[in-house]
Amino acid sequence: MASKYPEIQGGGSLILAWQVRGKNVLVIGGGEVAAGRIVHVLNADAHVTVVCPRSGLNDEVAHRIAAGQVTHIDRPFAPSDLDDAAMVLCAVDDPAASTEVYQLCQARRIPANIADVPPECDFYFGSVHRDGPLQIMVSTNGNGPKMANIVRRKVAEGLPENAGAAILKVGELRRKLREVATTAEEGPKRMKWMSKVCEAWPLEDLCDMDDGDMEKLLGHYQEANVPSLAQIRAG
Ligand SMILES: C[C@@]1(CC(=O)O)C2=NC(=C\c3[nH]c(c(CCC(=O)O)c3CC(=O)O)Cc3[nH]c(c(CC(=O)O)c3CCC(=O)O)/C=C3\N/C(=C\2)[C@@H](CCC(=O)O)[C@]3(C)CC(=O)O)/[C@H]1CCC(=O)O
Ligand SMILES: NC(=O)c1ccc[n+]([C@@H]2O[C@H](COP(=O)([O-])OP(=O)(O)OC[C@H]3O[C@@H](n4cnc5c(N)ncnc54)[C@H](O)[C@@H]3O)[C@@H](O)[C@H]2O)c1
Repeated sequence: MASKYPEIQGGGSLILAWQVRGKNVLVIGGGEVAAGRIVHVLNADAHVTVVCPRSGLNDEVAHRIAAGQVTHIDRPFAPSDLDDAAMVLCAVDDPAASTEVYQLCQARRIPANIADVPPECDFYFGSVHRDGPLQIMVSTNGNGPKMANIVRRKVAEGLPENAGAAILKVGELRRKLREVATTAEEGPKRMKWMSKVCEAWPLEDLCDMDDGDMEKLLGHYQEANVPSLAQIRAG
C-alpha cells in the first residue's frame, strides 16, 4: 500500500559531513592510497599523524611530512599509536596487520577504515567533488568504486561553474543576518527569509553581491518580498 511517508529502502550508508577539524586522525601506511586519504583529512582540517617506516613512504606522503602538514612516526604500526586517535585510516599492503588494526580499533571504539577491506570498515570513502564550501560525495556502497568516480565526474560536469562561489556569499550573508536578527524567536523568520533569498537570486547575482549589497539587502529583511540585486542597487 502506498504510504504518505518516505519508503525505506535499506542497504545504504548513512552519508554525513564528518567534522574532524582539529581532531587527531591516524593514517597507517605511507603508500599511494594513504596519500589520497591524507588529502581528504587535511582538506577537513584534521591533525594528521602518519605511522610508516620511512623506506615505505611514497613521494607525496614524504612531501606532506617535509612540508610539516602531517606528523610522522618512522616505524611500523604499534597499538599505542591508537592512544590519541579519534579516527583511523589504514592503507597497508599487509592483510594481517590490517585486521589487527581493525580489531584494536573496534575494542577501543575508534571509527576505522581499512582500505579495500569492506568488512573491516566502519565507514567507506567515496568519490568527492569539491568547489570551495561545496562538497558532493558519490558512493556506490562497495559495488563499484570506479563507477563512483565516473558518476562524480558526470555530476560535476552538470554543475554551474559558480556554485561554490555563490555558496560562499550565502554563508557570509547568513552570518550577517544572524547579527541583525539575533534572538531565538527570530529563528523561523530568519530561516524563511534566507530560503527565499536562495530561491529568488540567480547564482551570478549571489556571486556579484559585495559587502555593501549585503547591508542593503539586510535592510529589507522585515519586508515580505525579497528584492533583486538590481533593485537594491537602484535603491
Ligand atoms: C571512491 C574511492 C574513494 C577513495 O579511495 O578515496 C574508493 N575507491 C576508489 C577507487 C578504486 N578502488 C578500487 C579501484 C579499481 C577498480 C574497481 O574495482 O572498481 C578503484 C578505481 C581507481 O583506482 O581508479 C579497488 C577496490 N576498492 C575497494 C575494493 C575492495 C572490495 O570491493 O571488496 C577494491 C578491490 C576490488 C578487487 O580486488 O577487485 C573498496 C572500497 N573502495 C572504496 C572507495 C569504498 C567503496 C566506495 C564505493 O563503493 O563507492 C570501499 C568499499 C572501502 C574503502 O576503501 O573506503 C576511490 C575513487 C575515488 C575517485 O577517483 O574519485
Ligand atoms: N580503496 C581503495 O581505493 C584502494 C585502491 C587501491 C588499493 N587499495 C588497497 O590499499 C592498500 C594499500 O595500497 P597502496 O597502493 O597504498 O600500497 P603501497 O604498497 O603503495 O603502500 C603500502 C604502505 O603500507 C606500509 N606498511 C606496510 N606494513 C605496515 C605496517 N605494519 N605499519 C605501517 N605501515 C606499513 C608500507 O611501508 C607502504 O607505505 C592495499 O591493501 C590495497 O589493496 C585500496
